[in-house]
Amino acid sequence: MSKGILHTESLSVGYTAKSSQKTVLSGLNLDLKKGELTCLLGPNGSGKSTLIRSIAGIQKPLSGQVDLLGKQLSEVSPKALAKQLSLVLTDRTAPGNLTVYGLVSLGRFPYTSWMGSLSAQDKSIVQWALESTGTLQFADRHIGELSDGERQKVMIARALAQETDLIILDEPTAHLDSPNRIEIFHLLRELVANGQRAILISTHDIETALANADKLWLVSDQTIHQGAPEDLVLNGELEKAFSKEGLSFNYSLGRFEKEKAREGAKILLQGDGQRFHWTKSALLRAGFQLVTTNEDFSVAVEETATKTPWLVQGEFQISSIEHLLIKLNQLNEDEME
Ligand SMILES: Nc1ncnc2c1ncn2[C@@H]1O[C@H](COP(=O)(O)OP(=O)(O)OP(=O)(O)O)[C@@H](O)[C@H]1O
Repeated sequence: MSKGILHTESLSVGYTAKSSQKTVLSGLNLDLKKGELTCLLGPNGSGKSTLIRSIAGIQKPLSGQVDLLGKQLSEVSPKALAKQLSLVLTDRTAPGNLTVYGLVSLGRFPYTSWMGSLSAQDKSIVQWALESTGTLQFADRHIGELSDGERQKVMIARALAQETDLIILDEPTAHLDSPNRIEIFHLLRELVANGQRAILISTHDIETALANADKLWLVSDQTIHQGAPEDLVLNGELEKAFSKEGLSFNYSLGRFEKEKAREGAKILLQGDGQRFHWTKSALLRAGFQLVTTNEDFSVAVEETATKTPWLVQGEFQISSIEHLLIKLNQLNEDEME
């Protein structure tokens, strides 16, 4: 069986006012597959929320088509749609006096009778959704009493209880600190791992997306480039998408950096391992250039040594990165005098 869940064909999304039309994104031929976590990345205002609303059936596309499980989205009934697609939005509109259990139970709405009473099967699915997201321990608490990270996990549990083939999340990590962001991404990875669903998540967190996504949907030039994160790094599309003035992508460290106004001294850095990686990061931040021949200064990094792991110019033994930077700046100043 094909693992494709969602496909768009020549899709254009945007807004129509009385006399004008505003196209936000166009030429979109996109796919989501079961077992894959796809991250939608793009600068502020580039159209991520507009696209999410359009493929979730909340906003009418300007033109083109969205197919969900082989059927045109516009022809899927709201009830059938609720069994195929669940949406997690960032807004904090969940009523604070509802318990976690109560909110996650709402995910069962496409399956329950009009009175909303839960069958034994519904209850076991709610239990499973709470367990899978690590939220069972606070199932009796009120939503209003949760931290941002806890609430976000509960919103994911609600989407999970809806038992859909596709879960779409619009910036679920926006208000979270780094450990919570990483935890949410790990949870999402676990939820796609069994191949039973596809997840699309929009985020501003480029580094976590690069580390966790199976595919990226990258907004650039009013369209979307789709591919494995590493391919989009290597073909330059990622840098292009975020190429604001003075911002460049550091390909060896995998992060964006402000371009240095002037290039610093040229350093031949030798070694490997973790200490080498963090030394490289510090030297680049401080504005030094890393080169492959000994032009200005050499730094050798010893991964295993404890007291003085850095050796500058083959003679100065250094005990920390802070002192390494001081030493290199001193040598550089001496050289320039
Ligand atoms: N209701 C609307 N009517 C007209 N234009 C809109 C409307 N909502 C958003 N836009 C415009 O559409 C463009 C895309 O906005 P959208 O919110 O989709 O971007 P985004 O990538 O989600 O942004 P952010 O990262 O800041 O959340 C922006 O230029 C925005 O001003």
